[in-house]
Amino acid sequence: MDYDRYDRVRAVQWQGDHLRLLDQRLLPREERWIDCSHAAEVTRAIRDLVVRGAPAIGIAAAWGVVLAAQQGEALDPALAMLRAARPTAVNLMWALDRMKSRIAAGADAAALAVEAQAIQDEDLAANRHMGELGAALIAPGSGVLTHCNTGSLATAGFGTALGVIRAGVAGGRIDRVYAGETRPWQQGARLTMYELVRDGIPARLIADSAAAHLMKSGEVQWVIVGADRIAANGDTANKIGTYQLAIAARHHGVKFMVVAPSSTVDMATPDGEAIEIEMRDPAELLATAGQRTVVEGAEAWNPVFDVTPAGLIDAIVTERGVIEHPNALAMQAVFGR
Ligand SMILES: CSC[C@@H](O)[C@@H](O)C(=O)COP(=O)(O)O
Repeated sequence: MDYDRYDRVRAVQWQGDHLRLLDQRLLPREERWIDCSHAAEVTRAIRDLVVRGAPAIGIAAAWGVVLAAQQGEALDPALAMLRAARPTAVNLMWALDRMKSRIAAGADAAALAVEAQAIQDEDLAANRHMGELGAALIAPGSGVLTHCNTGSLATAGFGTALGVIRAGVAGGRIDRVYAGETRPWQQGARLTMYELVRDGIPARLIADSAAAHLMKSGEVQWVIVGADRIAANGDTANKIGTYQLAIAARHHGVKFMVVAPSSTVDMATPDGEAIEIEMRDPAELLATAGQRTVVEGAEAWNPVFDVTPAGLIDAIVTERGVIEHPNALAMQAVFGR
């Protein structure tokens, strides 16, 4: 497929002595770049959602370790600081563990940069492969609904769920694309629609609360989402709201696909119960674009991920292959342990 036509955003850019990040908090209003020269700046960028999306935060953290090495900082505290930036997406810990084993093998800053670049390049290759694998599951003429942002902005490029949608549209399998707003941070409204419009892929935004009604209408045959951590039994943590989409999909006979690289699979976590769900500032719910929308004195509860049980998932697509009807045995057959 013509990747250059469909995938042109690169949100994480290594510049040799600093890391350039597209500030996703400002999109689509403004395309502003932030330069990070220290691991602490990368940590802050991950925590504050300048860079977000499970694979992208792993990649950014790997470059954060390179910066620490270039600056002559102590590497163990830098690794610990980056690791604590966000708790749910296991790609962060996975990338840091890869960097840590290179450090243990005596890698200097230049060798660490080679490893960070490999993590980034492998992610792009995985996404392109998953795009083909996932699209092959979709019957021509289908409609799809996606959630959050899983595109180039959330990864090294092309995307996970959005990669499958790109490949499915390019291959003539997907006729209709719907994206949920993804309250409260609006990754779907602000970021997924930005990527789809840039690609020239016709898509329609829906309010999150319109999803079940859309499924009932027969317009969508698949819900396609990414993941932040897939446990050993196939239970999948992803952006808050994913679980209710899976329940509604099963009720309406709509298929449910999770697309994620193997760096998102955590065989050390037995099931979804054991996944830490990030709680963020209630202020994210009480205000929109910095403007308070809820009466002063009101409180809010703001978990930003939920867990979809494996039993509600029809297919998990990774670069290692497709796992249909995931369970512990099927996961073990592909990922070992
Ligand atoms: C390829 S991205 C997959 C997930 O990371 C994505 O769906 C998601 O939940 C992102 O959450 P975010 O809070 O924006 O980092």
